[in-house]
Amino acid sequence: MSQREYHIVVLGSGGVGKSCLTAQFVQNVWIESYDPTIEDSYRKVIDVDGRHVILEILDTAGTEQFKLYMKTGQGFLLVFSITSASSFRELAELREQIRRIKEDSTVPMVLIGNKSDLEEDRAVSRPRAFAISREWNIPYFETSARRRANVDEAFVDLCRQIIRKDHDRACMYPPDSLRPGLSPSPPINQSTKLPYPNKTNLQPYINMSAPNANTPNEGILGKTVNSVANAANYVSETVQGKSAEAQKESNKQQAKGNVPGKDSITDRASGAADAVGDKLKQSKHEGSAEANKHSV
Ligand SMILES: Nc1nc2c(ncn2[C@@H]2O[C@H](COP(=O)(O)OP(=O)(O)OP(=O)(O)O)[C@@H](O)[C@H]2O)c(=O)[nH]1
Repeated sequence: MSQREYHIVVLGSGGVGKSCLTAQFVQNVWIESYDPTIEDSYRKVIDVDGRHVILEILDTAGTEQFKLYMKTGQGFLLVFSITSASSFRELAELREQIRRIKEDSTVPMVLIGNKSDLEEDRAVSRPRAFAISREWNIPYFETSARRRANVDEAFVDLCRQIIRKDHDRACMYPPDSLRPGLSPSPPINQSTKLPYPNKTNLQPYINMSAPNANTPNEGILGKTVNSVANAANYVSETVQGKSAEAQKESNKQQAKGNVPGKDSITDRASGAADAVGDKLKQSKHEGSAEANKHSV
């Protein structure tokens, strides 16, 4: 069976739960503490409707410039917190940027209202979120990373959209339809690498249990998606390991431009790259620990 590789980008304001959602989807773990992301990438293999799909998931920083991600990403999770009206409002601009940069008005996207377990603190009503999702013509899911509610559904819906678009595109541009002199668009499944950290540092796959297919479906608000079963066909995932905390913090500070004498764009980029490596390594460590805990 052929394996296609798709690039997913998780976008949204800082603190809305992008990392927690990604960690739940990829590693099946809950992260309580808040450690602002610089940039993390994850790899996961799943079956979607019988198709073997490799996902590269980029968890972005809430304050980052997203242009590069937007160019190479094929599907986008637009995440806000239901407890933060500003995080909801900020998505409109992000969506516009994606459409502008990709010069495409039908980019696969999913709107996610996260932290649905905090109903008492809700600041964005369901009808309001629904209205926007209808206006944007994309599905809306209310998720709780904490309770692992609707997490698989949202990711798998996005995968379906990407696969559909890939398929439509392949039909529109079959290989033999290209005439000499025409430069072909790159096949979607071989898209340019995202600005991910050095993959040569990637650890081997860690085999973990399938996502919890028995989690009650708490208020799936978009279309009904029979994706839990698909997600349960999940095969494996990779995350990367941990490095020294002090070095990690120093890399982060450098990336943020807080280290005197190391605050040029190049220094910051280098700090960011190192910090990304640190963070990824940490994820693996935590993932392994959690997996071990579960297997006891
Ligand atoms: N109650 C609740 N808290 C959540 C949920 N998801 C995330 N959080 C908490 O919200 C905080 C921020 O979560 P992150 O996943 O780090 O947020 P983020 O969007 O990745 O933040 P940045 O890295 O700054 O962009 C953490 O303290 C999480 O524990 C959720 O579904 N429910």
